Amino acid sequence: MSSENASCAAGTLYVVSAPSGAGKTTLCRGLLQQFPDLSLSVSYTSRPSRPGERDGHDYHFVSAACFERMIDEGAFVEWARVHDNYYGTSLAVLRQASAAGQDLLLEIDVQGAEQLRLAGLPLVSIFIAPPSLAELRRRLEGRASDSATVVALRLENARTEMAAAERYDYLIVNDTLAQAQLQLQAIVLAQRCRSPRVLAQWRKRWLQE
Ligand SMILES: Nc1ncnc2c1ncn2[C@@H]1O[C@H](COP(=O)(O)OP(=O)(O)OP(=O)(O)O)[C@@H](O)[C@H]1O
Ligand SMILES: Nc1nc2c(ncn2[C@@H]2O[C@H](COP(=O)(O)O)[C@@H](O)[C@H]2O)c(=O)[nH]1
Repeated sequence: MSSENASCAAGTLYVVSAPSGAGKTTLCRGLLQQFPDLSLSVSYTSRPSRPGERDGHDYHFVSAACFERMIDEGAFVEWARVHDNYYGTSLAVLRQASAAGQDLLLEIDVQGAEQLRLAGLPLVSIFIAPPSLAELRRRLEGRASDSATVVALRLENARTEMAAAERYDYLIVNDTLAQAQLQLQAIVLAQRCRSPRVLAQWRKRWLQE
């Protein structure tokens, strides 16, 4: 589903995907500071936490067995195996945000984004690309959060993930961080000016006068 019908009084669902290391988390953190009323969906994962990551803040860290139980219980609106681990978005969080008219930000991989499209959910999708594969390697190695084997797997997977870029509404090449941050901010600002959303808010005020 495209941004054409994603903006309404019910809140907007922003889906951000990128190959690992392209800078998605850095940019999304910046965006959350720029828009304090935008809320982040904290995913569930079976990946071990990295140093500095907090349970319930960066992810809900669960065992693979627990994640599989949650799949059976229908707890996820989408889930995927990414780089050999499970990741999924809570259906309850999505429903709560939708009921509250809250804008929600999902940082998910390309398989998860595709599941949401196939489910027919209205969303604004944004793909973050690295300027080059060499720079992606530098960022992954520079972050120093993953073993050499994990970095190699993520770089290998980046090739197929990049092929999905054409299915997104927006593409940001994260070369200079400040420029990419500005582009991401501009997408949200433009989305918030879309006529159905503004009309709904304006009518509410108009009727109250
Ligand atoms: N424009 C940029 N220029 C240089 N370094 C950057 C830029 N954007 C992000 N980085 C750095 O690249 C590294 C990877 O960024 P980040 O962790 O945000 O990537 P990610 O896409 O969220 O990766 P993952 O999916 O593995 O979590 C970090 O060390 C970050 O500081
Ligand atoms: N399909 C989903 N993918 C997710 C979700 N949460 C995160 N991710 C993606 O996984 C990879 C790896 O993340 P990392 O934190 O281990 O580096 C990355 O592409 C994330 O976007 C999710 O809920 N569903």
